[in-house]
Amino acid sequence: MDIVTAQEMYERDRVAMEAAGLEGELLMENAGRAVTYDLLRHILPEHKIVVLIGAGNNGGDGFVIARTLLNLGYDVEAWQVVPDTKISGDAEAHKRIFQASGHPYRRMNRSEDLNTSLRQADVCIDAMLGIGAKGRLREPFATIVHLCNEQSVLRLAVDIPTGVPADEGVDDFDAFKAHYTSIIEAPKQSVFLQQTEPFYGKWSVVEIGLPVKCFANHQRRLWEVSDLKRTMPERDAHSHKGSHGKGLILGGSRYMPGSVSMTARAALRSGSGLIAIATDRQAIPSIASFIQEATFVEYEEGGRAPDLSSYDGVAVGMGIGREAAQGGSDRTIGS
Ligand SMILES: NC(=O)C1=CN([C@@H]2O[C@H](COP(=O)(O)OP(=O)(O)OC[C@H]3O[C@@H](n4cnc5c(N)ncnc54)[C@H](O)[C@@H]3O)[C@@H](O)[C@H]2O)[C@@H](O)CC1
Ligand SMILES: [K+]
Repeated sequence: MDIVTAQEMYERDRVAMEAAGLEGELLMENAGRAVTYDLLRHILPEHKIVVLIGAGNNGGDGFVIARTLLNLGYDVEAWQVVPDTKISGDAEAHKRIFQASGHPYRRMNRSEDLNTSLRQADVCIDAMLGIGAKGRLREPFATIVHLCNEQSVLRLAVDIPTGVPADEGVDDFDAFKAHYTSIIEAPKQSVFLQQTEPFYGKWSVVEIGLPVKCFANHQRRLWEVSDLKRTMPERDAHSHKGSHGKGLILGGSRYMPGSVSMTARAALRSGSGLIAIATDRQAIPSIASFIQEATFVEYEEGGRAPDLSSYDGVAVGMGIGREAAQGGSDRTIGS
């Protein structure tokens, strides 16, 4: 699964529209419907739902979601939280379809009115801002986000929780704290970052019809169990440890034998055939009692590293100590 920046996501939308001829309105319809059916896994038929609709295309998704839920018979209040003049393009087109379908919406003038609605709701769907959010939230979004986070409603976000930056490198933000986020087409970088990840809650990705083959060369990917299964080499029934790669782990020292032991165990578990550990002579007994399959090569701190030519892969440094790490070993290996 690809991981994208906001710019890369816009580029994908552009390719879909220009190269593949998918209209923006159609993509928005696809996005809104895909997200609705994903969110329905968390919504009960008796739930009262508030959909919060902002100014941009994320808000446009909100109109599609509100319409789809109303068509399905759910109890929905659609709240447009920005003035009419702020809604344009594909979002305005979907607002017209929403109205033409006979559905009412409320326009937020005072946050107190919205708060009354939120207090009676079971579920709040955030379609206020998406990947177009820049900088700290301005009003009315800052107040609304605060109100939502205070209420004991189930908070579901569309594509990205309002206020969360899509890309890495932004620490100063406040945002909707989602219990669950339905992400459109590809997870954004912030899904995986320490300071932003908690705002997403649990998440899944929905597909909206972008021509994925056009993006085949993307370099930033989430490596999933399915990728692991796909790429792990098949083992022949008659193969032996010599058939599955020979690795050297250079590290560990008398007082720090643990990390090199764990590295060796991980290497063996991941499928390496033969693992040799080059380490301080005095560390060998404690490592050997933890990891029985490895062989050992004596290595003196600051000394020459072993000959690497007979290994398929080398890991260097864990528990080696500062002096050795900065001293002769890396120079020897590099030469
Ligand atoms: N073709 C497309 O581009 C598609 C986009 N989709 C949706 O569109 C979203 C991106 O749409 P947009 O580019 O319109 O961006 P947004 O919907 O994220 O919002 C843009 C609006 O937010 C305002 N804004 C930005 N930062 C703000 C801040 N800090 N405080 C208050 N207001 C702020 C801007 O003035 C602008 O009016 C995606 O996240 C996704 O939900 C989907 O509909 C699928 C197709
Ligand atoms: K959102």
